[in-house]
Amino acid sequence: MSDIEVIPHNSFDTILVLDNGSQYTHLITRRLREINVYSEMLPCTQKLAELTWKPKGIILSGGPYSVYEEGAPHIDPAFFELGVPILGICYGLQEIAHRLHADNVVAGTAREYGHADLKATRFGGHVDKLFEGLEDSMTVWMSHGDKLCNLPEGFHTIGETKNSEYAAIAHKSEPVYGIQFHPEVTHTPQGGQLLKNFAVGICGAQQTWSMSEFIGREIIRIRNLVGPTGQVLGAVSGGVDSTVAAKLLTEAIGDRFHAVLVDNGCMRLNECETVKEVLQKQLGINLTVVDASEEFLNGLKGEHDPEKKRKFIGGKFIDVFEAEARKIEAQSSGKVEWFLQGTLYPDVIESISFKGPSQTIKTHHNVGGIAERLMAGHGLKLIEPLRELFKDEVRELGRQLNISEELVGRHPFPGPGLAIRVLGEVTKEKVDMARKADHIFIGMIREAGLYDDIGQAYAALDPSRAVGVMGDKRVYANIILLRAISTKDFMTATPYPFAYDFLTKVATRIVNEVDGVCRVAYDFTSKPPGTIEME
Ligand SMILES: Nc1ncnc2c1ncn2[C@@H]1O[C@H](COP(=O)(O)OP(=O)(O)OP(=O)(O)O)[C@@H](O)[C@H]1O
Ligand SMILES: O=c1[nH]c(=O)c2[nH+]cn([C@@H]3O[C@H](COP(=O)(O)O)[C@@H](O)[C@H]3O)c2[nH]1
Ligand SMILES: NC(=O)CC[C@H](N)C(=O)O
Ligand SMILES: [Mg+2]
Repeated sequence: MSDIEVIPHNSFDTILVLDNGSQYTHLITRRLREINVYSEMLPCTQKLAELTWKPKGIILSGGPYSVYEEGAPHIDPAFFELGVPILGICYGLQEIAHRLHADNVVAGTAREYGHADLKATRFGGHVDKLFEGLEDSMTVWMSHGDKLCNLPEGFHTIGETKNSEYAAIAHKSEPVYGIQFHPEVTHTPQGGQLLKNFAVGICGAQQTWSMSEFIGREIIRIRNLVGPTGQVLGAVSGGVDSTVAAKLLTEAIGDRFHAVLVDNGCMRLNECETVKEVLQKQLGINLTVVDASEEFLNGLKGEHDPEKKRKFIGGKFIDVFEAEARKIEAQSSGKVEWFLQGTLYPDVIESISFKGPSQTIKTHHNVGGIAERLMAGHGLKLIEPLRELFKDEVRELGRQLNISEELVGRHPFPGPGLAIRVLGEVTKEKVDMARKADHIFIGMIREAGLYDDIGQAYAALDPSRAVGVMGDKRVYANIILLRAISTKDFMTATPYPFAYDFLTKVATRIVNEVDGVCRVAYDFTSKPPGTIEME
């Protein structure tokens, strides 16, 4: 297979989703991949002439604008001439109607958010294909203020609700469909089947997208990219994303992949030993552990500000990596030309989305731009084998690569580690306290069988001391904060509803076993307004 052939949209039938800025656009892509149809998302500003591949069909997503307002985004008309089936969802439907006549879409008198009952009408022939196999009346989920006030010329009405006369339309002779409701959300129970009807039944996309197919192709792509002698460097944390990416690189090029785990002095209890054991021994990854804990802890002395702490840690990570790149070059036969990064599709979507990147609340991810500096300083090129995948797809990929369920299901752990879980200035003693408390808390969560039910859990240290009495003696000691959250995507979260009894037992053990701690508190804050980490 050539390099071109292994790129997913060149080798799988692909449904293109054009994003008009909806909150749910990525879900359309997810739903299609779940039924083994490959799908990619691009912003609604995409020009057909600049697209290097031909989609099997096109879905126009919802969006926050009104099609008739000035500055509202409009799809490149060339997509309508391409001759492939088109499905417009909400704003997408309104866009289809509006381009045929500007009077077709108006502000509705009643906004419609939530459930609606849709009645389908059948006409015979291709217009029935969207609702094929579905009941004539179905529950759908709506979220709109505008509506179609006329049936666009050349279309049939194939579905209506009480509030939307033209809730679903189909062109009489061409494969162009529009629906006012959202099939991609779970609140539309038959939405998955409807998307399948479009992608498979109408577009004729083959359901061949699967993780094992992906692995085989990705390995070939990496080998082609790196060539027979190229060396690749990768920052590996023991977290899910970097471990899966590292295993894939190992399968592709063996020891020419050099994984580096940095001990920043703020790792969890036994973290580096465990990661070394699992990655090196069990997964056969060529791993070097660099103990830079003193450098990190010394540099953090006297620093109280969360963002300055993050910036320092990010910068230090890069220094360690640059030094490591030089060492590898001195030892190995070739120049290090590539850098592995575990970027996921949500990061890609965020950077290309029509909504634009979201505001920076914290300096996150990929530890302060390691890749950027290595690319600029050393001329390294990026390899991002996971950039087409969602987190649960990465987990599935991990399973197929024989990575243990325990590792694949791990809670995320931030690059700066315990340094952002010790409030204010970081010292070794404080990190030790947070680390011990965290070990007890996570251990008890596991024993209680709650680990997989929780999105992320940890113990943090608040060094503003409180008074306590222990063994009849007055103590003046630190406070441990416990945090555990439920979340789907880590963008929003709610505190995990532990039983009172469980928290009491955790508190007792922590106060008894962690020197320097006399109180334990549980954080009940949701995100927003809180964040998941303390700093
Ligand atoms: N201690 C570390 N040593 C080397 N690289 C690290 C370390 N911590 C973080 N990184 C790098 O920063 C990246 C971003 O970290 P992030 O926590 O988002 O991902 P992850 O650790 O791979 O997965 P997870 O989200 O499950 O923790 C990692 O993929 C890894 O490349
Ligand atoms: O690699 C990382 N480097 C960081 O600096 C960082 N800060 C937060 N996180 C993780 O991101 C998710 C959301 O965290 P917040 O609600 O605190 O922003 C949670 O999963 C956090 O653990 C980080 N990951
Ligand atoms: N969810 C949507 O796509 C909404 C489209 C448009 N903004 C409306 O209110 O009707
Ligand atoms: Mg991590």
